Amino acid sequence: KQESPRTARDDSKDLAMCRILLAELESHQDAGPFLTPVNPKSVPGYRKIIKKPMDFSTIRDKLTNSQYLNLETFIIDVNLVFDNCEKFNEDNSVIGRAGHTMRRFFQRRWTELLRQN
Ligand SMILES: Cc1nnc(-c2cnn(C)c2N)n1CCCn1ccnc1
Repeated sequence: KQESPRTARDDSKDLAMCRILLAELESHQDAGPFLTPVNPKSVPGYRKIIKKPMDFSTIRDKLTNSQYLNLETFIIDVNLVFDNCEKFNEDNSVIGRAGHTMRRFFQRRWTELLRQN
């Protein structure tokens, strides 16, 4: 589309896109480690190392309670899940690899959906 850069993008489909993207993340085969909050009592060091915990069920609650202003704030929370995972886990570990796989999947899907929009 040849538009002048000053035109805002059409964000009317953003909420629907967030719902689609979150459903795909939640149902991904490698989603297990990210479905619920990490329990800091059962994971030594987690509370100290990870300043802003985030997981898919928390994102689901925020989406349900209209706490995401736009697609960008939603993408920031999803990437926080993967950034926390990378910080706390070795790349060469089951959870570390799951985080990389899920981040790549999310990156591809939101760019695909944005292009369709
Ligand atoms: C997410 C996430 N990042 N690190 C962990 C974790 C929990 N215990 N240990 C030793 C970690 N490195 N987690 C939560 C992973 C919990 N889980 C759920 C299904 N499979 C793993």
